[in-house]
Amino acid sequence: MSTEKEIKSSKRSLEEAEKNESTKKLKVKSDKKDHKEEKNKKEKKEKKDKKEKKEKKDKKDKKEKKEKKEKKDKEEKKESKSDDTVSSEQTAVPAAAAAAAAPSSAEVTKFLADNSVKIEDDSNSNIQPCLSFDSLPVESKIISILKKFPKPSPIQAASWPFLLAGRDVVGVAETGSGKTFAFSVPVVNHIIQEKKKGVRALVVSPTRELAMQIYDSLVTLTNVTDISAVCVYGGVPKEEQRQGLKKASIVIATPGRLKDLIEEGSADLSKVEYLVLDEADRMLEKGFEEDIKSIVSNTNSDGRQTIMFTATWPPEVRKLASTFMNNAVKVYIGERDELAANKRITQLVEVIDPFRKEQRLLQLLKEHQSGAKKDDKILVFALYKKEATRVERLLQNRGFALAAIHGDLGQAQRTKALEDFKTGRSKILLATDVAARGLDIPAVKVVINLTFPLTAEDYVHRIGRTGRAGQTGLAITLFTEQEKHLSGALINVLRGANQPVPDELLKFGSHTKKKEHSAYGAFFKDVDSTKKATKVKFD
Ligand SMILES: Nc1ncnc2c1ncn2[C@@H]1O[C@H](COP(=O)(O)OP(=O)(O)OP(=O)(O)O)[C@@H](O)[C@H]1O
Repeated sequence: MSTEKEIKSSKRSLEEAEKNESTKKLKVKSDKKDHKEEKNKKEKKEKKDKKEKKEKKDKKDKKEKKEKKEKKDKEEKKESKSDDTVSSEQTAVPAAAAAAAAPSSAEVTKFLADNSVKIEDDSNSNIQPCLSFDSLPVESKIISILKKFPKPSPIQAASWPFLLAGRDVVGVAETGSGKTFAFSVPVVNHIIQEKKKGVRALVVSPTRELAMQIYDSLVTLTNVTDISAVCVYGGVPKEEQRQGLKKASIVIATPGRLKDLIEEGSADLSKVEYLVLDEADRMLEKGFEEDIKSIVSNTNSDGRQTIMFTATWPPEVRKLASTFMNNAVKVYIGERDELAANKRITQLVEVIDPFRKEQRLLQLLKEHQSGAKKDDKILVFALYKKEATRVERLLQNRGFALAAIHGDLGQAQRTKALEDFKTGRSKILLATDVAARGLDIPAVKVVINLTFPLTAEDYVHRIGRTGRAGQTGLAITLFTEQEKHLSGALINVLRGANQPVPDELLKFGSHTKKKEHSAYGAFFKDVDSTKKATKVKFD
């Protein structure tokens, strides 16, 4: 019995031992499993951490790289803009040579005084004018084009160094004083050196004809480089302009067509570094202000250099101009606050009965195109397109061979008329204010204002079609009682240019009315809805 008991007991102990063993095994197994899971978990976490760390590092590296590149680009741009560091191999007027040719301080003082140059520069950067082409630190190819002129004109001499140093500039100088090259030369020079793709410079002009003329001027500079320019303006098909925009570095444009091309996605201005508003006061007047704001918003506001040139700079537009600019330098040649006409133009004003104006025009044309003067070019301004059309017919009936340019004509007719007048095929051009600003027509001897324009500024621009580039000229203005509200402003312009003021004009009063119709301005306002009806009847 006892043996059986012992056997049973040892069997039980054996079973217990086995059970313990198996529990132990199970436990070990489970511990092992837990351990493995933990390990996996740990590895996974480590992997994740590592990945996140790497991503963070990559991001940081990328950011640093980008910042470094931007800094480098900025520095390079700054360097290329700095007038004394333009020393690339291609620059045949190296900084050293340009510095050697730099004017003495006595020469600078004389230049500033002789030309009534006023420079307003809040940064006090002490940038000196550049009085000869030899002291201009730009590409030799550009200098070779400029050397057809004896020396820089005052506005060029005073504004080039600031523009080359990358500053925003407002340049105000009389009509016909070389403002187009004043802004074009630095822009083309920068673009040659940058060699980047895309539209880098945008020049905006108020009229199609002026846009084309600026393009022609710029092309004389870009022709000696591999830079491409395109002119975009209304009244002609868009396709050629779209193609041109694909490869152009410089765009010259009128606002309406440019806005169209931006909206349809054909014009990308995001890389524009140079924005030029030619005839800037006109571009900032009501009729264009919204277009300009919208165009400017498409350019890169950070790195953009903004440049405004004009012959007239009324206080009304100065504040708006400053919103587009960054600490701009103002360069004035001549008057700063007075509306000033070119002093080489003789201004004659005849106060006349409105009914007699056209008769008087016929006399004047005969008088100024007879004998030795028979081939002289005369530009006649009417105010509205209906008036222009009527007078065109009148002159044709009287046997005058003339060209006409106004808003009633198609673009092809306008372009042909201007071309005929430029080349001298037509000796008379009858125009509305579409031709008042900027047009550089060789050898216009006389400007006749058949009807006074809507503003004294427009008067200054109109008469500025003669007496260009140092020449003299004659402007004859028929002034009637209907314009007497402008007599004060006209008297000021006459006095400012040392011109005689007729007593009949003085009788209208010399009080100057504030400019009232910025909404009209000079261009494309060939509508006569606001003109008071006259009782004159014409066939
Ligand atoms: N340095 C210079 N010396 C002499 N003539 C020059 C010089 N630079 C430009 N010109 C010439 O002067 C003429 C007038 O220049 P431009 O048309 O640029 O005048 P502007 O000041 O823009 O006139 P506006 O106010 O009427 O627009 C042009 O025929 C141009 O070739």
